Amino acid sequence: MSQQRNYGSCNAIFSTYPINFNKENNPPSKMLPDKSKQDLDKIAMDKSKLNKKKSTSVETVTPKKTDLASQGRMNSSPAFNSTSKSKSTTTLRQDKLKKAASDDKLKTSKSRGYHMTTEKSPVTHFCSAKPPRTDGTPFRTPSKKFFSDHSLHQSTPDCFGVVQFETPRGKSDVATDEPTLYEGETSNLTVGIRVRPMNSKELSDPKVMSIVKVQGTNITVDCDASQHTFSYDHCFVSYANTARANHASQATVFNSMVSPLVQNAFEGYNVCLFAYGQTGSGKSFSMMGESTLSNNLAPSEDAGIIPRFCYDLFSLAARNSHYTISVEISYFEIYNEKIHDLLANNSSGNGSKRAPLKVREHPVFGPYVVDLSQHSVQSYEDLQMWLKVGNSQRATAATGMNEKSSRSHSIFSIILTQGPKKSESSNVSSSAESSRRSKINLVDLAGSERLSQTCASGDRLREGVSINKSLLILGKVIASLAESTSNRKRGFVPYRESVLTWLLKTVYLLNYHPRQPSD
Ligand SMILES: Nc1ncnc2c1ncn2[C@@H]1O[C@H](COP(=O)(O)OP(=O)(O)OP(=O)(O)O)[C@@H](O)[C@H]1O
Repeated sequence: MSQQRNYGSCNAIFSTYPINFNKENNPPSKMLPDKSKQDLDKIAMDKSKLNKKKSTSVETVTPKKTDLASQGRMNSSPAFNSTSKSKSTTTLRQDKLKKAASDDKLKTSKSRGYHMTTEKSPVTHFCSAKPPRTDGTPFRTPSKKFFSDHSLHQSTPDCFGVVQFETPRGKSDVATDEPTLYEGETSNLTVGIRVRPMNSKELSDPKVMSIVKVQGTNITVDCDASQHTFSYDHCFVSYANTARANHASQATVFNSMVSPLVQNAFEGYNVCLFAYGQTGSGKSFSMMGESTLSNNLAPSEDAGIIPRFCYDLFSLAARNSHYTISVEISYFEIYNEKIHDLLANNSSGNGSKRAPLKVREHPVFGPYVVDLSQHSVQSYEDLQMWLKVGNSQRATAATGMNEKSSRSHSIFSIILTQGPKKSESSNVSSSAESSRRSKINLVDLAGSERLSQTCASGDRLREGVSINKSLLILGKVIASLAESTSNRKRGFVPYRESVLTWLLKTVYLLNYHPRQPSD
């Protein structure tokens, strides 16, 4: 019997901007208007067009040498901190693997592999299942770096210190002599930071100065008397002058950091990528981009990670002649701890807003959103229309820090299912009667806010408090996981304290392994 594995990989993009954050920003001159009836009519038209097409309707640090990227208004280059970071490369030992597998609490139980068998349908392995290699080479995870105690760097943010992400594995994974990680690679968590250019308002304010310098994969924040250096897997700097050397375009970010995840998804791995950063730092720009709403056959230059990811999915699918591929999407936001489906009609018949969706926890598959709509997407063109619908329904508002600030966390999910092609003559599945399902979560978190700078009051204030609270809990959850890792004990992890962490538990945080991978 072929071995089945459950793997996942996760990327995080941290967005930032290169200025001193303590300077007060003036509130914007005008507030964004509420959604106009005209917009809603347009959305309704788009949706009815989509509904005709759909077939089912049911869910941001060891330096590399690159030039010092100096910003337009950047301070003269300060000396870098003498602190250095070394990352140890660790390979899991076989006995550890066996131990991990024998630990019932940590491993993926057999039933976590989502086996859906009906008389007619083939077996479906949820979020896992790699087919056996024909050339005899061992399986390797798509891991990038594996954090260990030795990888701790004084200036690395606490939350990404010692968290180890390992893939939950099923019983059938145990008896293998192969290493779990790519040689030389140490983790399946990759962290990148992107610095956006200063906007015209910042450039025109003499009090605003650039305080961020990037060198290779190190970033130095020079504030007042102190200087802090952080190291990441990737550091990107975008300039207003896109022709400038080392400018990180949307394509650069996607190609260096995200593109490998598309391949991983096709190999049956679960993928989660989220953008975290202060409000107005460019998370939505990185995730969605600016001209997603035009009907292009291919992503425009400004298209962000989500449309590019989907485009690559469809491109790879088109080249695949061995499997039938289905792509289903869902898109929802967590606004003030309430879940709203961004691809459903959120107003009920009588004109009032639909009740928010509930989260329930399945004993085997974990937390899920009840009644979340899922849409089958056939092409990149279809996808653009759904993105248009979803983005238009997302809660945004003007704040003192961002003219169009996301007031919610958004989660764009893709279920990629690859099934065997039916034999033309017999109408029976050609090879193994199994299909692979990978779940891809692309998360655009709402920005953390300093309420004094956002000049928030009323609804904006309530939203800001809710956003900060859920981000705080996300930090707490990651810190708990990190602590459990260092203590080599499973401690209490407050997943349920926020809807965001509860929902991400299965797709991202469950990949955590609280023990050292090797001594
Ligand atoms: N890399 C970039 N290049 C050029 N402009 C950018 C870049 N990143 C962000 N911007 C611009 O900065 C502004 C704020 O970006 P964005 O709305 O994406 O921030 P955000 O982090 O999502 O904010 P919030 O958390 O409040 O939603 C936008 O006008 C956007 O066009």
